[in-house]
Amino acid sequence: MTVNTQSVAERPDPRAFGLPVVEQAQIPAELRSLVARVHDLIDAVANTEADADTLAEAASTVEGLTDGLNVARRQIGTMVQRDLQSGDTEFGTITNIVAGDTNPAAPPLLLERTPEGLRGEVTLNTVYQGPPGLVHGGWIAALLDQAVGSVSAVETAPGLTANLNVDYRRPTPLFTPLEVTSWVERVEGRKVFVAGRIRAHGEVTAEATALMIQVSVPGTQEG
Ligand SMILES: CCCCCCCCCCCCCCCC(=O)SCCNC(=O)CCNC(=O)[C@H](O)C(C)(C)COP(=O)(O)OP(=O)(O)OC[C@H]1O[C@@H](n2cnc3c(N)ncnc32)[C@H](O)[C@@H]1OP(=O)(O)O
Repeated sequence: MTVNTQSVAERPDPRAFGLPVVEQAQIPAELRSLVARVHDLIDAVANTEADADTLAEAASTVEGLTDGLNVARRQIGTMVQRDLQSGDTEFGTITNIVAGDTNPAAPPLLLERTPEGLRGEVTLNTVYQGPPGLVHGGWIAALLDQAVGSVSAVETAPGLTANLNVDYRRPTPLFTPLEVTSWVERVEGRKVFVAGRIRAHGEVTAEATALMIQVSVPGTQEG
């Protein structure tokens, strides 16, 4: 395995792209609480069989809440800076659909560094359902895309997915802890070849290989 051992300090900082950065610890507890409650709300709405009056009242309440929150919105592209247990720093978009801290639709998938790459666990409910009782294939790809993109960013440099191949080996169940792992296979210039896997009950349900292309940074030789 050939891995670019660029130190954290040398990795590009989103501020160099003019993107606002929020440190994870600065996200207000009240916002975290709201995100968790709306996450549960999405599940409740997706599954409710409440009567018409209850539904109408809920719709009106939610509309009012939405108007209240929209008075102050973040800039698109706002990043969150996470300090991993390993001591590494990771950047991600704060509303990332898979892992974003402020996105109530995100499961979220939280990844930590391991000697091999990254590892995380996530349990998905019916919001992520495709076939009955099973995770939607697009979401399986999304989990794997996030895992391989993050490992490329943490171990080499941030990039965009140029190619993602997913093999669906077994149905991936809802309401079951899923272990998601990813690792860098090799680096060739800006091309980072990465791979990832999802396991349920220790059995591989899906695996992916991907090609990430490192993004250039303004003001550097590559930029
Ligand atoms: C610092 C601030 C930001 C911080 C950030 C933090 C992020 C923290 C992690 C977040 C994790 C998110 C994980 C989700 C990740 C997505 O969801 S990314 C979104 C989906 N992907 C996209 O939208 C990408 C769309 N595609 C593109 O923009 C362009 O095609 C690319 C990928 C940037 C490449 O374009 P390019 O830079 O012009 O490069 P290009 O010269 O075409 O190709 C470079 C090399 O790659 C090869 N190549 C390109 N495409 C392919 C392909 N599909 N197949 C095979 N080879 C290919 C070329 O042949 C070439 O090879 P060589 O000739 O050098 O040998």
